[in-house]
Amino acid sequence: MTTHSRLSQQLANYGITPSADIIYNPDYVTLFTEETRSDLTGYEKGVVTRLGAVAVDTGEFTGRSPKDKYIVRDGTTRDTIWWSDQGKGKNDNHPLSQESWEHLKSLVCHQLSNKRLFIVDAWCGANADTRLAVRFLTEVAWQAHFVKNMFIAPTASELENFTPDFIVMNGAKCTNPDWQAQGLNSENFIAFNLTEKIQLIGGTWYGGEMKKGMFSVMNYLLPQQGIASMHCSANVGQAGDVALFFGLSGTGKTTLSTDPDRQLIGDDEHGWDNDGVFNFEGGCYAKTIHLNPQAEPEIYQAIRRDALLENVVVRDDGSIDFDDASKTENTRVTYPINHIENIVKPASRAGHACKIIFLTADAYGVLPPISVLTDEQAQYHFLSGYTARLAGTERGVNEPTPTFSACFGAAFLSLHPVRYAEVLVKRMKVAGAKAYLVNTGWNGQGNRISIKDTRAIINGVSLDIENYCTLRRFFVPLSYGNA
Ligand SMILES: Nc1ncnc2c1ncn2[C@@H]1O[C@H](COP(=O)(O)OP(=O)(O)O)[C@@H](O)[C@H]1O
Ligand SMILES: C=C(OP(=O)(O)O)C(=O)O
Ligand SMILES: [Mn+2]
Repeated sequence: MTTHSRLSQQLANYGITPSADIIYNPDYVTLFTEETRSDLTGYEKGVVTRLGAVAVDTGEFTGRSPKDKYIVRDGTTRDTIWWSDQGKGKNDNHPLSQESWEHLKSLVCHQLSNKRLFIVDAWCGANADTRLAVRFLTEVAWQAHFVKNMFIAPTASELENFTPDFIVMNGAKCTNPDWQAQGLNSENFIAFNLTEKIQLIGGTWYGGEMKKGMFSVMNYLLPQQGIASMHCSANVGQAGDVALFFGLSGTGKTTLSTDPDRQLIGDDEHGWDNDGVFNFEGGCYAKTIHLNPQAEPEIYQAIRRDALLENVVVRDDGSIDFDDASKTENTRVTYPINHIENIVKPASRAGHACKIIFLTADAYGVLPPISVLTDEQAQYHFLSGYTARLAGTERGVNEPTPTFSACFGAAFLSLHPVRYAEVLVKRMKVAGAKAYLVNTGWNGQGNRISIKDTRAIINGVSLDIENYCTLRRFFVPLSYGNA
């Protein structure tokens, strides 16, 4: 059977009427040609920038839309999911009925029927024992590029026997006109069915929904197997010392884990099992607002051919105005992890973590730049997750807003926060890991601590200086607090 007829049959099984035009796991040249085609209009159209990367706009949605996120409540999920309408604590796991799911699925299947489709098969998880085989379906070339950059590319032989564990049907161009009658939040939806193992997207074009969507699925599956699933970046020093940086969006996971002196494991989502720490992803998703090539040279140079920029302002001459937030504060770039020079190879995994850094962007400037935590304090801070939501990543958040985000990633927790704390604490104890709280936020007078100062503080931790007196020398030259 040819690849095309095999894929057509599979699409028909999903409920999608296949067209003759299926573009399977396109290489970069194909993606580039497709996303810059002159006949494309609107949000489908990419422009080539001077840095060589293509830039796109993601449309009305320039960040995630947690209020439009749903999970089907059925026999699989009823007693496992941390539901928004049960127990204590606010979260975004809104229940969806089987009936509404069928309706949303028919909308997306109809949208993707008889269309020229991109199909991308990729891994989520650098550990072969627990990775998910994910199939992405989309009509939009740059969305295929987004997931190719962000997920792990299978080898040619892995692709031959690739059987999807999970399918993401991106119907960004369709919306749900019946949302009110169904008691939903809006015509837009990001819906998960953990029995059928399908994610549906409608209305929003934001690529982050696919990336964080699969993170939510890993967050559902791994802790139930005793494996930590964490909203953190990770890197490893020359001595094999693995550091994890937990933090809500914009607190510095990507910026601080990208360090010329330490090998990058990953910038956002990791698991921690008996063998050590492993990345879920194959790429990075860096913020580019006010990107300064001097402060963040590795990220700046990663913006080249094969990187994909989102919502940046491109001048007529193809240069980029990284300071222009007119489309959103949440301007972004995706790039395959190998755009960063100093990375762990061949797979993004390393040993057990010994340093756990909780990044908190304190909007009030109350927290000190660094605190060394006892085990009990570490558990308290992990569960309470005091930080700020920064502008742009979520709809409706336009300035740093203090928040308590359990596990520094409440929006992505599928299970109750305590489940994540239990597995993390167990792993930390076995590894003898130490925890620190690092404030990357503001000093109460509108000034944010500089990247340079935060790096110096973190390097202090890397030198294993636990004594506050020794750390004090880092406090003296700080611009933080003296402004
Ligand atoms: N002291 C600091 N530490 C880390 N990032 C900082 C600091 N000051 C400013 N920033 C900026 O804050 C943003 C941090 O974003 P990023 O690292 O992408 O966060 P995350 O990966 O946690 O979402 C970047 O735009 C970075 O330039
Ligand atoms: C992409 C996101 O987060 P982060 O900035 O942590 O990568 C997000 O929250 O949608
Ligand atoms: Mn990040």
